Formats: sequence, structure tokens, C-alpha cells
Amino acid sequence: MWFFDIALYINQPPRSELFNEIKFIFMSFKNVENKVNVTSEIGTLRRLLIHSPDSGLGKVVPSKAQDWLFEDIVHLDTIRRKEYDFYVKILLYFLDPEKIKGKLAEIDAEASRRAFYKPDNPNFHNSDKVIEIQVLLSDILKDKETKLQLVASVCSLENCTYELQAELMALPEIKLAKVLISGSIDDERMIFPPIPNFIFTRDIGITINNHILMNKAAKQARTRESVLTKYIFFNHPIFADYKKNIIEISDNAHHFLLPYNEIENQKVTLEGGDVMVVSEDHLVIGCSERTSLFACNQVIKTLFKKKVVKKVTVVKIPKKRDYMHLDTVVTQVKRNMWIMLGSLGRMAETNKIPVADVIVELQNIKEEEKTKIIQFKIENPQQPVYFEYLEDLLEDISKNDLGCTEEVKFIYSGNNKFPYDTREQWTDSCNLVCIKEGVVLGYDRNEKTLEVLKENGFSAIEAHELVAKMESGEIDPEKLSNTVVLMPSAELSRARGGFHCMSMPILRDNLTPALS
Ligand SMILES: NC(=O)NCCC[C@H](N)C(=O)O
Repeated sequence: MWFFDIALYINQPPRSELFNEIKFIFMSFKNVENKVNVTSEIGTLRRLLIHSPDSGLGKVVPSKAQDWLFEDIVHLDTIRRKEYDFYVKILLYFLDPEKIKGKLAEIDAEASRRAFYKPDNPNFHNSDKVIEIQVLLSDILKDKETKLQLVASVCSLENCTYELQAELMALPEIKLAKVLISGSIDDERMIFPPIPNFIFTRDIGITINNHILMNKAAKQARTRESVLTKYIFFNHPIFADYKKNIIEISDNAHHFLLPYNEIENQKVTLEGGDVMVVSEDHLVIGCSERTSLFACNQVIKTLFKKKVVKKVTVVKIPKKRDYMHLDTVVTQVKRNMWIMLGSLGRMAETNKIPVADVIVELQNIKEEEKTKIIQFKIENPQQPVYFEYLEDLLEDISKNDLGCTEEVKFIYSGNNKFPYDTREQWTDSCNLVCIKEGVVLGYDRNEKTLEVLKENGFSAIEAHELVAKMESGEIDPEKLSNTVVLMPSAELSRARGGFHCMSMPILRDNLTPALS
């Protein structure tokens, strides 16, 4: 079998002439229930995994907020009632309207005490389209063997005593699922840390066509999420037909023989926010703070060997907290429209603050911060193609993978004007999720970016207004187009992720051919 190492290529200068293989996508618009299939970032969303803020978010203390990857402590009731619940409502109107349409007044009545939104409550919506991961966890815990294995794994990870392990084993599954996620028993007793980032389900795994690539968390604060999801993917009936299609990546062979100080540099880590299925044949991976070059290398080899995709592009972005995953700097809005941070693309030069004398070392650091883009093809991985700018890659995807004939447009965070570009990227201006092509959810606070979206033909509607109008019938979700839904964000944005991060699509419609 051929062997190649992307590290050999990533540091080479980009070639100017790009080789574009023209290929249009003609795919069916057929959906089958309980199917796992995602072939784009923008096809109509049919099923996804989400996780509503659990009580663990309300246990983040200031001294641990940064370690647990939150920028601040959040107010639990506000984040649920005034923010995340709107996300659930909107997803249900689009994906599973029977659950909500005509019932909103009762669902949101004070007397209902949010039962519809609580996964451990008998009146929980329990949608099989908008799938709450805590429900999947409690489902698999009904099996004694799985329960035994999972409790042992978590207890080993969290260094629990044998006595605590026995106590957890004795809990009924619905309660146990809650404890394994929140880290607390009866909401009172903290037994291990919360996993507040579990709301960012994008990062736990990625559906690539009919395969699922599992993550390998880079941060200790997210390792329990990986353990829980591994058991879910391998044991829950909704993934039963796809067991052979679950892809795990592993540490490099004999990594344990390396001295500790070298292990750090050779880590294999991958988080879903770095992985985008942009077409049936093409996967884009960010090599970032969270996803290592070694992981990219392994993913490419595995996907090519299994023939899951034909093309993988690695986008190396600066390893910075600000841009922890690729989807914090770029997401797709329509087949010919992308939203991105200008400083990582062609616009990098335009809003730089002038520096009089830049010393050579600093220049080198700047060089390291440049985005590098390299594309591997299954038929000849040893001859990769380089793209100079992110826009070049995105334009190539729109035109050559998705068959776009119109002009490809780039919406820049904060209109690419300092300081709004960086401020708004920090609060996820570039992290939008498509419910269907051209209908996206994003935070309400990124005003400058929104202005540019509006200039490019988008209307904006506040989440509460959209919900009211879908309930009254004034707006038909099927007919909505070119719209950005402005989601309340005061608390959620402190967790440093947007709606792209808060969604793990498992089924999207395939894109229909582009109209020419
Ligand atoms: N895909 C994403 O960008 N996810 C956001 C993750 C935010 C979370 N606080 C983290 O730092 O991991």
C-alpha cells in the first residue's frame, strides 16, 4: 500500500496554477428513515444530534472556566429558557413540526415547567429528528453489559473509587445518563467535573456520507464526551446498520515509547469542528489548535483506503484559542456563498495595522500564522495541489464540486474592518449552520457581519418572531429562503461556539443539481 505523509507537503510554497477537475453533482433527493447520510454542509437538514444545556453548565466556577473551555460562567436558566430553547423550537418546526406546531402555548406555559425541553422528563419532546444525545445515552444504558462497561470506563477516566462505581451502577438509566453528563448526583453532589462543552455536538463526531468519523478530543475537558459518544455510536440502534462505517483514529504506533516531552508534539487529536463534508467526494479538514497534522494524515489515509471520499483538503490555520476549529473561521451559507474571517484569506493585507520595523523573527512568526492549503486526491496523493488563499479553495468547491455557475461570494466577518472583524469572529459570526440552503442560524450580536449578509440579499428575523410566525402559520418553514435567523446569544456566546458547533447533522438531503 502507498504511504505518504502530509507533513512533507504542508510546508511547501503554494503553486500558482491550480488543477481543477470539473465535476457536477447529480444526486437524488431521496430520504430513507433512520438513515445516516451527509454529503454537504448545506443540503436540507433532516436529522441531527444536539445536547441542551445540562445542569453541569451551571456548575462552572470562575477558577475552572478557562480549563473547562468556557470564557466565563453562564446563567443556566437564561441560557436555557431565553436562548437554547429557541434553537430547539426552530429545529422542531423545520425538522419535526408535529411535535410542536399548534402546541406552543401549552409547551411554554409556566405550569409546564419546561418539561418539553428536559430529556429526563416524561413530557420531553423526544424527537427522532432533533435527537437529544442524553436520550441516546439513557437508551444504551438499559443494556446491563453496556452499562457495566461505560460506568467502568468513565470511573477509570475520572479516577472514581470502587464504591462510587458501585453507586453509579445502581442508578436507573435515565438518572445515570444525567449524572454521567452533568457530573453531579441529584444536582447537589459533584462527583466529577461537568462536561459543559457537550452542547457543541459538532465536535464529537462527523458524518461523512454514510460513515461516522469519531473525534479524539484534544482537550482533557472534553475527553469524557468522547467516551460517552463512542459507546453511543457503537451501541445505539439508530447506528446499528452503520457499525462497520464508524471510523476511529488511534495514537501513532508505539507512541508510548516516546519520551514525555516528545509525546506532546506527536499527538493524534481531532475534533469535529475541523471537519467539513463540502461535497459527496470532498472533505475539508482544519489543522488547528485541536486537530493535529498526525490526525489529518491518518484521516486521509483511512478515508482513501475505505473509498469514503475522493479528495481531502487540509487547511492549516494558526493554532490559537480564537480560532480553535476551522468552523470558527469559515462556514458555508449557500452553494455560492461563504462566511469567513478575512484575515485568514485574501483580505489579510487590507486591514493590517502598519508596523514600522518588523524584526526578522517576527516575520517568521507571521509566516507561521499564514493559512496553508493543500489538497490530496485519491488517485494520486503524492501529487497534492496547493491553494494560495482560502477564497481560492472555496471558489473551487462552489464551482467545481457543487456546479455553481453564478459568482461566488464571500461574506467577511465584521465587513473585514478592524476591530469588528475579530470581535465578531470571537462571538461566532463565521459559525452559522444551514437548516437548508440559504436559511441559517447565527447569533444576533454580530451586527456588522449581518449588514453584509443583508447587502447580499439576506433578510434577518429574530428567533422569537420566527417562532411566533411559524406557530401562527404566517411563515411556512418550507418556503423560507435567504434568511438569517438571529438567535439570542448573551449567555451562549460565553461558551465560545455558535450553531454550527451546536449541531451534529446525521442526515441531510443530497443537493439537487445547480440550476444554470
Ligand atoms: N466547533 C466548534 O468550534 N466548537 C466550539 C467549541 C467551544 C468549546 N468551548 C471548546 O473550546 O471546545
